[in-house]
Amino acid sequence: MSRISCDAKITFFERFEADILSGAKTITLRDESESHFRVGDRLSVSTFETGRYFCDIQVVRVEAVAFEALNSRHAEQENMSLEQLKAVITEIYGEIETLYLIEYRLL
Ligand SMILES: CC(=O)Nc1ccn([C@@H]2O[C@H](CO)[C@@H](O)[C@H]2O)c(=O)n1
Repeated sequence: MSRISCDAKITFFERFEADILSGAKTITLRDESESHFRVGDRLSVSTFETGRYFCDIQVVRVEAVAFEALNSRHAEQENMSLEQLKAVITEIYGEIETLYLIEYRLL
């Protein structure tokens, strides 16, 4: 647990926990319902499946990105290939035009 309290919470699918904790995954791409995070926000992170807390992160960048504009740099920051990343997003959100990139650092 961080010594400084968090502003809010965010969840991730359990299968990404190891990549987040190792620093291999440094961004997440969300839909409009999760576009409200602001640079500097400290977020308590737990699993979507069971709500188990696993770390705190701090938001370092938030920006809109079109699905069509996703590139290999985004994929690298997700620790995936671009094909995998697009498939994951489509699996989670269906057809989506605008995503919100949230870059974070581990606290
Ligand atoms: C659990 C929950 O509420 N929602 C989401 C939504 C997205 N993601 C991850 O963000 C990236 C692009 O969408 C990929 O790595 C996704 O798996 C996630 O882990 N959890």
